[in-house]
Amino acid sequence: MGLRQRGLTLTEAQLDGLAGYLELLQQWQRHLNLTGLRDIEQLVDVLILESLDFLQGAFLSGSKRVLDLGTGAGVPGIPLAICQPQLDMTLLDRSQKKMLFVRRVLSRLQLSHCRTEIDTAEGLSHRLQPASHMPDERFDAVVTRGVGTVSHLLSLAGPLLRPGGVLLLRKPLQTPELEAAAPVLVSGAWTEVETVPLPATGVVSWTLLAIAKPAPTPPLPAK
Ligand SMILES: C[S@@+](CC[C@H](N)C(=O)[O-])C[C@H]1O[C@@H](n2cnc3c(N)ncnc32)[C@H](O)[C@@H]1O
Repeated sequence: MGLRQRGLTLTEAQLDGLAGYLELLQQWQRHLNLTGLRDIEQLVDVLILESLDFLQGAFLSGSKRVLDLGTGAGVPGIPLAICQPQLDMTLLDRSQKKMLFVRRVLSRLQLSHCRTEIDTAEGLSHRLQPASHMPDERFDAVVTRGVGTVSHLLSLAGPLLRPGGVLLLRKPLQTPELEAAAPVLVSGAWTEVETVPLPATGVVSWTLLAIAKPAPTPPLPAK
């Protein structure tokens, strides 16, 4: 299934979870038109394996609070939540129709560590702006696929990430979008761009871009 190529080993329960997700997707496809992909090989390659590419580079290790921005039918958030159950995953989309399907999947597959938000990224940012007396409820990582250019995603994800958080994007290697985003990337709002090579699909080579938001300066040690 391309898992070995990615250095991933899944349990029987995780493989069953992924198969269950694809089954529900195929059942609901007729009513909701969730994806343009029809044959099972494409569904596995594009919806499952490309989602699991976000695990490369270990940016999502541990019990991170993760947002899937514009999850659509649950990609990449649902496959990630199945394969990395310690993640605290929030799936966000402005489409009520798609989120109805996502909620059905979470309940059928008992993914109780996932939450859903029917809203725009802008609306959620507004609600999560930290107040000084409240805990910071923003995210350690934002993952997103098929939503927009690097520049657009920087502006959407910035207010949703806590300081030290990271935006993860799967993009073609040497995407011109990075150059177009250069003015924002050097503005001080973002600290670094790491690139992790991913398995090629056809003739296109892919990379996982990890773009970090500055962490607050750690307090000085007491004298
Ligand atoms: C092309 S689909 C990609 C869906 C999924 N991530 C995938 O890879 O199959 C883009 C999705 O992003 C959602 N979307 C776009 N802009 C958004 C925003 N500002 N806030 C919330 N959802 C957004 C759309 O409703 C749509 O479901």
